[in-house]
Amino acid sequence: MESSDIEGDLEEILLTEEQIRDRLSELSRVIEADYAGEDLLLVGVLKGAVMVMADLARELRLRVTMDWMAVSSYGSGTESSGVVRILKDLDTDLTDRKVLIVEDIIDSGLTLSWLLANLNSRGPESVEVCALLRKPQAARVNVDVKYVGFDIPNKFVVGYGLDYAERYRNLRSVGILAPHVYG
Ligand SMILES: O=P(O)(O)OC[C@H]1O[C@H](OP(=O)(O)OP(=O)(O)O)[C@H](O)[C@@H]1O
Ligand code: HPA
Ligand SMILES: [Mg+2]
Repeated sequence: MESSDIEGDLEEILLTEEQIRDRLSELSRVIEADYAGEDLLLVGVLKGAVMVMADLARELRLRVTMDWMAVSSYGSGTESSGVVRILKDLDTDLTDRKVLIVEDIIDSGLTLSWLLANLNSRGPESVEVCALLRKPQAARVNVDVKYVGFDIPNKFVVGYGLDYAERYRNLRSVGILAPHVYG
């Protein structure tokens, strides 16, 4: 296997670079309308949301600030442990702030439901969520997500920030890993 041919490790490409870009552009227009004239704080959830955050933030014609949190519930596996740990907290005081959490994926929903409770306890004016991907069939808790890019099947996906054992985050598309990669 050529180490540069990471797309060759995919069984199927679910979303191309263009589809992702077009959808983020559509979502940005809605977010701009909803936050017109407001000072919005984007909270990116490391590491998976790095690509969504970078592209969404540049697409938004709004005055935004950006901060990051790192939480982890997956480790190196493909199933959520359900236990969320803060690896890096925000530098920003959320009091009276309008906050938009930026996520790559909502899978079981456990990470996000924990994050929403955590950030809402810090006195913000509002906390909403923008997630590129959501797996409706994998939901273990219901979370209210205002901006969703795509609903996808209940399969483990990689690319555009999403990893398998820390790899594939730099793929430009989102795809399903081929079985031989797991073996
Ligand atoms: O809805 P859930 O089942 O909770 O899964 C979603 C979360 O899992 C992934 O993060 P992960 O813990 O793998 O960290 P990473 O972003 O550094 O890969 C992903 O980026 C979401 O934050
Ligand atoms: O399908 C996924 N792929 C990669 N990371 C993830 N974290 C939650 N779900 C996923
Ligand atoms: Mg991960």
